[in-house]
Amino acid sequence: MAPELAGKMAAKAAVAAAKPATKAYVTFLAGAGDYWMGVVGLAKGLRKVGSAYPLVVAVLPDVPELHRKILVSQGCIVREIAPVYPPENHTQFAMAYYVINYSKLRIWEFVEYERMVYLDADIQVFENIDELFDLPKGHFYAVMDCFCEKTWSHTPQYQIGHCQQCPDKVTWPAAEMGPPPALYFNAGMFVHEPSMATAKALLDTLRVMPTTPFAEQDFLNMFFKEQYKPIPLVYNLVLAMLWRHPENVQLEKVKVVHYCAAGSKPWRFTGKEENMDREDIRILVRNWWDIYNDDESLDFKGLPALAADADELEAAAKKPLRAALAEAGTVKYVAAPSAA
Ligand SMILES: O=c1ccn([C@@H]2O[C@H](COP(=O)(O)OP(=O)(O)O[C@H]3O[C@H](CO)[C@H](O)[C@H](O)[C@H]3O)[C@@H](O)[C@H]2O)c(=O)[nH]1
Ligand SMILES: O[C@H]1[C@H](O)[C@@H](O)[C@H](O)[C@@H](O)[C@H]1O
Ligand SMILES: [Mn+2]
Repeated sequence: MAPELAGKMAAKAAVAAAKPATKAYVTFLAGAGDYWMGVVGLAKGLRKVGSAYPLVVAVLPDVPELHRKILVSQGCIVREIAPVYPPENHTQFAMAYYVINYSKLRIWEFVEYERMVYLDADIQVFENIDELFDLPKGHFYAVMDCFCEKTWSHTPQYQIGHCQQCPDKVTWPAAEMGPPPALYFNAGMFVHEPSMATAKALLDTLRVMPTTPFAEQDFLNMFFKEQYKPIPLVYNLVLAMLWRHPENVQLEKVKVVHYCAAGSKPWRFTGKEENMDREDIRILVRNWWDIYNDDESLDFKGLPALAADADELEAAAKKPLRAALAEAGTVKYVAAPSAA
């Protein structure tokens, strides 16, 4: 090859390599509570499975500076978002804190990414799922939820014992209740395409919609009803599936675990709550901790060049996180959660 051409090609490759990733994982963090531990666990989990894409953390203004620094020291891209407030009405949310989850809608504004995979902070990734970024565009991908836990007691599905995970067990009584409800996804994990037009449509629609018990999860289900395509439950194992629909679960194939059942958050796990005294749950919680504690191989090595205080960051990255926080004196370690 002529040296001139080779030079040009090398220059082109360098430009391509310098281009920021257009795909990324994204999670959401609110408050000064303990969910940052979930984000650290998730960042380490994604790194352990060799994910090719970064983890963006959409943080609300109330996330303390120290927590943000810890996330940066773990290789996360921290992006502050403005809170989204739902219109006021008198809905009882299934969990009072679900109201903050409307702010998750801001991740449609991250338009420098053409494709994102959203993961709740109480999710862990045990196998590489980068293939999700290659799904055909134009759809909204997520895993179907289960209606069998008490959090669903306000719904007709729960009341008659109908669940989309086993629709033939108690069939939907269409004669009395009309057409069956549309397929419904759990919004702890989904694949979306950021777009300012969609972000605006989401916020405009939210303004005229009444709030409902599962907050933004209900809202997203309504908004993306036509585009929704279910993906296999290995991409978001809602823990209740283990005792509600064991026949649908092949645990050894599961890639993503969602510690959403009451009492299952690994960083607060006591094993005392209902359904938590199970061997499979104990193993999954231990597996989460193994990743979280694997400081040697998993802590992010390269500190960002833009770090405001490199010494502090380096110390936070090296020290066991609890010790770093306790020393900083800004966070009190109490079991009492900000939520859930
Ligand atoms: O104090 C908090 C509470 C929540 N979160 C963030 O909000 C997410 C959602 O909260 P949970 O994971 O506790 O909620 P669940 O998984 O039980 O709830 C489910 O229903 C919710 C309805 O609002 C959301 O759709 C959520 O993604 C879905 O998995 C967390 O993972 C975390 O990313 C925080 O950062 N701080
Ligand atoms: O998002 C909720 C939440 O995670 C609950 O724990 C579970 O009962 C639901 O099925 C789910 O929709
Ligand atoms: Mn969750």
